[in-house]
Amino acid sequence: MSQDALKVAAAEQALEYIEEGMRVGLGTGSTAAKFVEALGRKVAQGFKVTCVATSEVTQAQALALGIQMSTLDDQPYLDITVDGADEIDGALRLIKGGGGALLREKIVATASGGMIVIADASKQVETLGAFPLPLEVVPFGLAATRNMISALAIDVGCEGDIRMRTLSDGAPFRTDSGNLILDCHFGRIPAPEELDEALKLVPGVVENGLFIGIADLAIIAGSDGLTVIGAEESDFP
Ligand SMILES: O=C[C@H](O)[C@H](O)[C@H](O)COP(=O)(O)O
Repeated sequence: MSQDALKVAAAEQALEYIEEGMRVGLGTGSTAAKFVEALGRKVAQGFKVTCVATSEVTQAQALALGIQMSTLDDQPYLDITVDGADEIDGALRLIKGGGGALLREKIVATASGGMIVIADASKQVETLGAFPLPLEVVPFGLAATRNMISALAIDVGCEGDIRMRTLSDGAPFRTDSGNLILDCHFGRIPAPEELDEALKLVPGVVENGLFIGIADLAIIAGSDGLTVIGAEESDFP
């Protein structure tokens, strides 16, 4: 099975958890896009949900599919969010933000009664950190912010690489909120909770890509089938 087909399989399984009338947070990235596509097909058959997007890209995709969209200002509480991840460990701790949407993703997931993560098996890890941890930082005081990050008392010091829009145009990537992304190559993050707490104390860091205690369920598609980590279907969300 191709990686694309695995993403579709996880996305379609997540659709089973969506009930008519739910308020649904829509994630960002190639896997979340498969879920939005699948939901769009269901909506085209008359299924009714109200959704909130975690990025402008997802908003545009969902609107094009005829999905009814709202905002967290109109719907400050959502029933469920379905999103992808860059890494997932056995305790449902995640690294997210490979597409730069981590801030809105964390706001939307935290405003939801439950979060389902969908991924292909390549995202499953023993220890987080091989994927560089994205941090959303304000442009003001960038050099000072990077100094503070590299001074954090964690095993591997790292000031973070400024994410560029493309490799060639020399312009930094900007998030939907106008901020920058620093990609931090920690290699291994054996104590994600500690790193999360430490990063929260750096004033220029708006948010970091560690999602701890947020995801309730992960649907992981591998060539040998689907694996579900987390709450049982019967008591979720
Ligand atoms: O900012 C982007 C998100 O956190 C994505 O959900 C994450 O990067 C996974 O993306 P993909 O499904 O494309 O691997």
